[in-house]
Amino acid sequence: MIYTLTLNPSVDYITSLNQFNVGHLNRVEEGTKLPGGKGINVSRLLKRMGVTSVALGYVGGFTGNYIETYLQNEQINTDFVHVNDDTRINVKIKAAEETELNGKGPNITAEEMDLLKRKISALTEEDLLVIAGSIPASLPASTYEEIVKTLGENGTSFVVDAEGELLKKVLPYRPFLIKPNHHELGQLFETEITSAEQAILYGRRLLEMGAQHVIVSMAGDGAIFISENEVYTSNVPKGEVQSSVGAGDSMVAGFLAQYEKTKNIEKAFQYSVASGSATAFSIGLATEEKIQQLLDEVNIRKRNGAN
Ligand SMILES: Nc1ncnc2c1ncn2[C@@H]1O[C@H](COP(=O)(O)OP(=O)(O)O)[C@@H](O)[C@H]1O
Ligand SMILES: O=P(O)(O)OC[C@H]1O[C@](O)(COP(=O)(O)O)[C@@H](O)[C@@H]1O
Repeated sequence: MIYTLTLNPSVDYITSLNQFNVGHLNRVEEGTKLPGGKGINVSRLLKRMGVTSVALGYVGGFTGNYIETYLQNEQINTDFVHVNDDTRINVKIKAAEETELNGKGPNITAEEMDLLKRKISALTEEDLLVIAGSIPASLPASTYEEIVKTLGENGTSFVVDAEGELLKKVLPYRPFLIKPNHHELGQLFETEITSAEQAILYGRRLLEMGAQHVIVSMAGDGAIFISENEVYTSNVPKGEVQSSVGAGDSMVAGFLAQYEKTKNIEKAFQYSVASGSATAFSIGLATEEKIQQLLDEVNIRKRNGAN
Protein backbone atom coordinates (compact mmCIF):
# COMPACT_ATOMS: atom_id res chain seq x y z
CA MET A 1 0.00 0.00 0.00
CA ILE A 2 1.15 3.56 -0.69
CA TYR A 3 0.97 5.92 2.29
CA THR A 4 1.57 9.67 2.11
CA LEU A 5 2.80 11.73 5.03
CA THR A 6 1.96 15.44 5.27
CA LEU A 7 3.16 16.77 8.61
CA ASN A 8 2.19 20.30 7.59
CA PRO A 9 -1.01 20.25 5.48
CA SER A 10 -2.66 23.48 4.40
CA VAL A 11 -5.83 24.92 3.07
CA ASP A 12 -4.58 26.55 -0.12
CA TYR A 13 -6.32 29.77 -1.09
CA ILE A 14 -5.44 30.12 -4.78
CA THR A 15 -6.19 33.56 -6.17
CA SER A 16 -5.73 35.15 -9.54
CA LEU A 17 -5.65 38.82 -10.44
CA ASN A 18 -4.42 40.75 -13.44
CA GLN A 19 -1.93 42.76 -11.50
CA PHE A 20 -0.63 42.40 -7.95
CA ASN A 21 0.39 45.69 -6.31
CA VAL A 22 2.49 45.23 -3.18
CA GLY A 23 1.49 47.73 -0.47
CA HIS A 24 -1.98 48.38 -1.98
CA LEU A 25 -5.47 46.93 -1.75
CA ASN A 26 -5.76 44.18 -4.34
CA ARG A 27 -9.17 42.79 -5.32
CA VAL A 28 -9.09 39.12 -6.22
CA GLU A 29 -10.68 38.21 -9.56
CA GLU A 30 -11.01 34.51 -8.81
CA GLY A 31 -10.39 32.64 -5.58
CA THR A 32 -10.43 28.88 -5.00
CA LYS A 33 -10.00 27.00 -1.70
CA LEU A 34 -8.45 23.56 -1.87
CA PRO A 35 -6.90 21.06 0.51
CA GLY A 36 -3.14 21.22 0.14
CA GLY A 37 0.20 20.07 1.43
CA LYS A 38 2.47 17.91 -0.62
CA GLY A 39 1.52 14.40 0.55
CA ILE A 40 -2.18 15.24 0.41
CA ASN A 41 -1.81 16.39 -3.18
CA VAL A 42 -0.03 13.14 -4.00
CA SER A 43 -2.88 11.11 -2.46
CA ARG A 44 -5.51 13.12 -4.35
CA LEU A 45 -3.80 12.68 -7.69
CA LEU A 46 -3.08 8.98 -7.10
CA LYS A 47 -6.81 8.52 -6.52
CA ARG A 48 -7.60 10.21 -9.83
CA MET A 49 -5.21 7.75 -11.49
CA GLY A 50 -6.91 4.77 -9.87
CA VAL A 51 -4.22 4.10 -7.24
CA THR A 52 -5.29 3.68 -3.61
CA SER A 53 -3.31 5.35 -0.83
CA VAL A 54 -3.71 6.36 2.80
CA ALA A 55 -2.99 9.97 3.81
CA LEU A 56 -1.19 10.35 7.15
CA GLY A 57 -0.17 13.52 8.98
CA TYR A 58 -1.54 16.17 11.33
CA VAL A 59 -4.83 18.04 10.99
CA GLY A 60 -6.36 20.48 13.47
CA GLY A 61 -9.17 23.01 13.95
CA PHE A 62 -11.64 24.22 11.31
CA THR A 63 -9.06 24.09 8.55
CA GLY A 64 -8.10 20.55 9.50
CA ASN A 65 -11.78 19.53 9.48
CA TYR A 66 -12.18 21.04 6.03
CA ILE A 67 -9.28 18.99 4.67
CA GLU A 68 -10.40 15.75 6.27
CA THR A 69 -13.99 16.10 5.05
CA TYR A 70 -12.85 17.08 1.56
CA LEU A 71 -10.63 14.01 1.28
CA GLN A 72 -13.31 11.72 2.65
CA ASN A 73 -15.76 13.10 0.06
CA GLU A 74 -13.22 12.14 -2.59
CA GLN A 75 -13.07 8.63 -1.08
CA ILE A 76 -9.45 9.03 -0.08
CA ASN A 77 -8.39 6.98 2.93
CA THR A 78 -7.08 9.11 5.79
CA ASP A 79 -5.53 8.24 9.13
CA PHE A 80 -4.58 11.65 10.52
CA VAL A 81 -3.49 12.56 14.03
CA HIS A 82 -5.73 15.36 15.33
CA VAL A 83 -3.97 18.32 16.94
CA ASN A 84 -5.26 21.28 18.95
CA ASP A 85 -3.95 24.12 16.80
CA ASP A 86 -5.48 25.00 13.44
CA THR A 87 -3.94 23.62 10.25
CA ARG A 88 -2.34 26.53 8.36
CA ILE A 89 -3.76 28.49 5.41
CA ASN A 90 -1.40 29.10 2.47
CA VAL A 91 -2.13 31.95 0.10
CA LYS A 92 -1.16 31.64 -3.56
CA ILE A 93 -1.29 34.70 -5.80
CA LYS A 94 -1.24 34.24 -9.55
CA ALA A 95 -0.70 37.56 -11.35
CA ALA A 96 2.11 38.34 -13.82
CA GLU A 97 4.23 36.21 -11.48
CA GLU A 98 3.30 33.59 -8.90
CA THR A 99 3.70 34.58 -5.24
CA GLU A 100 3.18 32.20 -2.30
CA LEU A 101 2.65 32.81 1.42
CA ASN A 102 3.07 29.51 3.27
CA GLY A 103 2.25 29.39 7.00
CA LYS A 104 4.42 27.92 9.77
CA GLY A 105 1.91 25.32 10.85
CA PRO A 106 0.49 24.27 14.22
CA ASN A 107 2.27 23.44 17.43
CA ILE A 108 2.82 19.68 17.75
CA THR A 109 3.13 18.17 21.23
CA ALA A 110 5.35 15.23 22.22
CA GLU A 111 2.23 13.09 22.64
CA GLU A 112 1.01 13.96 19.12
CA MET A 113 4.44 13.08 17.75
CA ASP A 114 4.26 9.71 19.52
CA LEU A 115 0.84 8.96 18.05
CA LEU A 116 2.19 9.56 14.57
CA LYS A 117 5.35 7.52 15.15
CA ARG A 118 3.17 4.57 16.16
CA LYS A 119 1.33 4.70 12.83
CA ILE A 120 4.62 4.86 10.96
CA SER A 121 6.16 1.94 12.82
CA ALA A 122 3.18 -0.21 11.74
CA LEU A 123 4.22 0.03 8.05
CA THR A 124 5.89 -3.03 6.52
CA GLU A 125 8.12 -3.98 3.58
CA GLU A 126 4.95 -4.24 1.45
CA ASP A 127 4.36 -0.49 1.92
CA LEU A 128 5.87 2.69 0.50
CA LEU A 129 5.70 6.04 2.31
CA VAL A 130 5.77 9.38 0.46
CA ILE A 131 7.21 11.93 2.89
CA ALA A 132 6.47 15.37 1.56
CA GLY A 133 6.62 19.06 2.35
CA SER A 134 7.79 21.20 5.24
CA ILE A 135 7.36 20.34 8.90
CA PRO A 136 5.55 22.51 11.47
CA ALA A 137 7.99 24.96 13.06
CA SER A 138 7.66 23.30 16.49
CA LEU A 139 9.26 20.05 15.24
CA PRO A 140 13.04 19.52 15.09
CA ALA A 141 14.93 19.43 11.76
CA SER A 142 15.78 15.78 12.50
CA THR A 143 12.08 14.75 12.27
CA TYR A 144 12.27 13.13 8.82
CA GLU A 145 15.53 11.43 9.70
CA GLU A 146 13.90 9.83 12.76
CA ILE A 147 10.97 8.68 10.63
CA VAL A 148 13.12 7.08 7.93
CA LYS A 149 15.20 5.27 10.55
CA THR A 150 11.99 3.57 11.70
CA LEU A 151 11.07 2.78 8.10
CA GLY A 152 14.50 1.20 7.59
CA GLU A 153 13.98 -1.11 10.56
CA ASN A 154 10.77 -2.43 8.96
CA GLY A 155 12.03 -2.55 5.36
CA THR A 156 9.54 0.11 4.19
CA SER A 157 10.71 2.02 1.12
CA PHE A 158 10.11 5.75 0.88
CA VAL A 159 10.02 8.78 -1.39
CA VAL A 160 10.98 12.28 -0.19
CA ASP A 161 9.90 15.63 -1.58
CA ALA A 162 11.36 18.18 0.82
CA GLU A 163 13.87 21.01 0.89
CA GLY A 164 17.25 21.75 2.42
CA GLU A 165 18.38 19.99 5.58
CA LEU A 166 15.18 17.91 5.75
CA LEU A 167 16.14 16.32 2.44
CA LYS A 168 19.89 16.15 3.05
CA LYS A 169 19.51 14.27 6.31
CA VAL A 170 17.45 11.42 4.80
CA LEU A 171 19.71 10.74 1.80
CA PRO A 172 21.97 8.21 3.60
CA TYR A 173 18.84 6.10 4.25
CA ARG A 174 18.46 5.52 0.48
CA PRO A 175 15.13 7.08 -0.60
CA PHE A 176 13.63 5.31 -3.63
CA LEU A 177 12.90 8.69 -5.24
CA ILE A 178 13.48 12.36 -4.53
CA LYS A 179 12.16 15.29 -6.59
CA PRO A 180 13.87 18.61 -6.03
CA ASN A 181 13.14 21.45 -8.43
CA HIS A 182 16.20 23.18 -9.88
CA HIS A 183 16.08 25.99 -7.28
CA GLU A 184 16.00 23.50 -4.40
CA LEU A 185 18.83 21.49 -6.00
CA GLY A 186 20.90 24.66 -6.37
CA GLN A 187 20.26 25.67 -2.75
CA LEU A 188 21.55 22.30 -1.52
CA PHE A 189 24.93 22.98 -3.15
CA GLU A 190 24.92 26.77 -2.73
CA THR A 191 24.85 27.32 -6.48
CA GLU A 192 22.41 28.24 -9.23
CA ILE A 193 21.24 25.59 -11.69
CA THR A 194 20.58 27.09 -15.11
CA SER A 195 21.06 24.16 -17.50
CA ALA A 196 20.25 20.47 -17.89
CA GLU A 197 24.00 19.69 -17.70
CA GLN A 198 24.25 21.31 -14.27
CA ALA A 199 21.07 19.58 -13.11
CA ILE A 200 22.61 16.23 -14.14
CA LEU A 201 25.91 17.03 -12.43
CA TYR A 202 24.34 17.98 -9.11
CA GLY A 203 21.58 15.35 -9.41
CA ARG A 204 24.35 12.73 -9.60
CA ARG A 205 25.78 14.08 -6.35
CA LEU A 206 22.44 13.28 -4.71
CA LEU A 207 22.79 9.71 -5.97
CA GLU A 208 26.26 9.55 -4.41
CA MET A 209 24.72 10.83 -1.17
CA GLY A 210 22.21 7.94 -1.19
CA ALA A 211 19.17 8.62 -3.39
CA GLN A 212 18.22 5.76 -5.73
CA HIS A 213 16.34 7.83 -8.30
CA VAL A 214 16.28 11.62 -8.73
CA ILE A 215 13.87 13.75 -10.76
CA VAL A 216 14.95 17.38 -11.15
CA SER A 217 12.09 19.54 -12.41
CA MET A 218 12.94 22.81 -14.11
CA ALA A 219 9.46 24.34 -14.41
CA GLY A 220 8.88 25.37 -18.08
CA ASP A 221 12.42 24.29 -19.07
CA GLY A 222 11.96 20.54 -18.86
CA ALA A 223 12.92 17.83 -16.39
CA ILE A 224 15.71 15.31 -15.81
CA PHE A 225 15.59 11.77 -14.46
CA ILE A 226 18.82 10.36 -13.01
CA SER A 227 19.60 6.91 -11.62
CA GLU A 228 22.82 4.92 -11.34
CA ASN A 229 22.44 3.41 -14.82
CA GLU A 230 20.24 5.87 -16.70
CA VAL A 231 19.80 9.56 -17.39
CA TYR A 232 16.71 10.77 -19.25
CA THR A 233 15.80 14.31 -20.23
CA SER A 234 12.35 15.61 -21.06
CA ASN A 235 10.74 18.66 -22.59
CA VAL A 236 7.48 19.98 -21.14
CA PRO A 237 4.28 20.39 -23.17
CA LYS A 238 3.33 23.87 -24.31
CA GLY A 239 0.32 25.46 -22.68
CA GLU A 240 -0.93 28.29 -20.49
CA VAL A 241 0.04 28.04 -16.83
CA GLN A 242 -3.06 28.60 -14.67
CA SER A 243 -1.36 27.88 -11.34
CA SER A 244 1.69 25.73 -10.75
CA VAL A 245 0.57 24.92 -7.17
CA GLY A 246 0.76 21.14 -6.83
CA ALA A 247 2.66 20.62 -10.10
CA GLY A 248 5.68 19.12 -8.34
CA ASP A 249 3.46 16.88 -6.21
CA SER A 250 1.71 15.74 -9.38
CA MET A 251 5.05 14.65 -10.81
CA VAL A 252 5.64 12.42 -7.79
CA ALA A 253 2.13 10.94 -8.03
CA GLY A 254 2.39 10.44 -11.80
CA PHE A 255 5.71 8.65 -11.50
CA LEU A 256 4.55 6.36 -8.71
CA ALA A 257 1.21 5.51 -10.34
CA GLN A 258 2.82 4.52 -13.63
CA TYR A 259 5.78 2.77 -12.03
CA GLU A 260 3.41 0.74 -9.88
CA LYS A 261 1.50 -0.34 -13.00
CA THR A 262 4.40 -0.99 -15.43
CA LYS A 263 7.74 -0.94 -13.49
CA ASN A 264 8.99 0.95 -16.57
CA ILE A 265 11.13 3.95 -15.58
CA GLU A 266 10.92 5.73 -18.93
CA LYS A 267 7.13 5.51 -19.05
CA ALA A 268 6.86 6.54 -15.41
CA PHE A 269 9.03 9.62 -16.08
CA GLN A 270 6.95 10.55 -19.14
CA TYR A 271 3.78 10.22 -17.08
CA SER A 272 5.35 12.25 -14.29
CA VAL A 273 6.10 15.21 -16.57
CA ALA A 274 2.66 15.04 -18.22
CA SER A 275 1.07 15.05 -14.75
CA GLY A 276 3.13 18.07 -13.62
CA SER A 277 2.21 20.07 -16.70
CA ALA A 278 -1.44 19.00 -16.63
CA THR A 279 -1.64 20.42 -13.10
CA ALA A 280 0.26 23.59 -14.06
CA PHE A 281 -2.33 24.13 -16.82
CA SER A 282 -5.21 23.79 -14.29
CA ILE A 283 -6.48 25.56 -11.18
CA GLY A 284 -6.05 22.75 -8.68
CA LEU A 285 -4.81 19.30 -9.59
CA ALA A 286 -4.87 17.71 -13.04
CA THR A 287 -7.53 15.30 -14.18
CA GLU A 288 -6.53 11.91 -15.58
CA GLU A 289 -8.04 13.00 -18.90
CA LYS A 290 -5.81 16.08 -19.11
CA ILE A 291 -2.72 14.01 -18.29
CA GLN A 292 -3.55 11.56 -21.10
CA GLN A 293 -4.04 14.46 -23.52
CA LEU A 294 -0.53 15.77 -22.84
CA LEU A 295 1.29 12.44 -22.81
CA ASP A 296 2.23 12.41 -26.51
CA GLU A 297 3.75 15.88 -26.22
CA VAL A 298 6.26 14.69 -23.63
CA ASN A 299 9.39 13.45 -25.41
CA ILE A 300 11.81 11.48 -23.28
CA ARG A 301 15.42 11.20 -24.49
CA LYS A 302 17.99 8.83 -23.10
CA ARG A 303 21.41 10.36 -22.53
CA ASN A 304 24.33 8.18 -23.50
CA GLY A 305 27.65 7.96 -21.68
CA ALA A 306 28.62 9.53 -18.40
CA ASN A 307 26.68 12.76 -18.86
N1 LIG B 1 5.61 26.85 -17.74
C1 LIG B 1 5.37 25.52 -17.69
N2 LIG B 1 5.00 24.86 -18.81
C2 LIG B 1 4.75 23.54 -18.80
N3 LIG B 1 4.85 22.78 -17.69
C3 LIG B 1 5.21 23.38 -16.53
C4 LIG B 1 5.49 24.78 -16.46
N4 LIG B 1 5.81 25.10 -15.18
C5 LIG B 1 5.75 23.93 -14.47
N5 LIG B 1 5.38 22.91 -15.28
C6 LIG B 1 5.22 21.49 -14.93
O1 LIG B 1 5.29 21.34 -13.52
C7 LIG B 1 6.42 20.54 -13.17
C8 LIG B 1 6.96 20.97 -11.82
O2 LIG B 1 7.28 22.35 -11.86
P1 LIG B 1 8.45 22.96 -10.97
O3 LIG B 1 8.16 24.41 -10.84
O4 LIG B 1 9.77 22.60 -11.55
O5 LIG B 1 8.34 22.17 -9.59
P2 LIG B 1 7.69 22.52 -8.18
O6 LIG B 1 6.20 22.67 -8.44
O7 LIG B 1 8.01 21.34 -7.34
O8 LIG B 1 8.34 23.79 -7.72
C9 LIG B 1 7.38 20.67 -14.36
O9 LIG B 1 8.28 19.61 -14.50
C10 LIG B 1 6.37 20.68 -15.52
O10 LIG B 1 5.92 19.36 -15.81
O1 LIG C 1 5.09 22.28 3.03
P1 LIG C 1 5.49 23.43 2.15
O2 LIG C 1 6.89 23.31 1.63
O3 LIG C 1 5.24 24.75 2.83
O4 LIG C 1 4.59 23.38 0.86
C1 LIG C 1 3.20 23.36 0.98
C2 LIG C 1 2.56 23.81 -0.29
O5 LIG C 1 3.03 23.00 -1.33
C3 LIG C 1 1.93 22.45 -2.07
O6 LIG C 1 1.79 21.11 -1.64
C4 LIG C 1 2.22 22.54 -3.54
O7 LIG C 1 3.50 21.98 -3.80
P2 LIG C 1 4.17 21.99 -5.24
O8 LIG C 1 3.70 23.23 -5.95
O9 LIG C 1 5.66 21.94 -4.98
O10 LIG C 1 3.71 20.73 -5.93
C5 LIG C 1 0.72 23.26 -1.67
O11 LIG C 1 -0.46 22.53 -1.72
C6 LIG C 1 1.07 23.73 -0.28
O12 LIG C 1 0.51 24.98 0.00
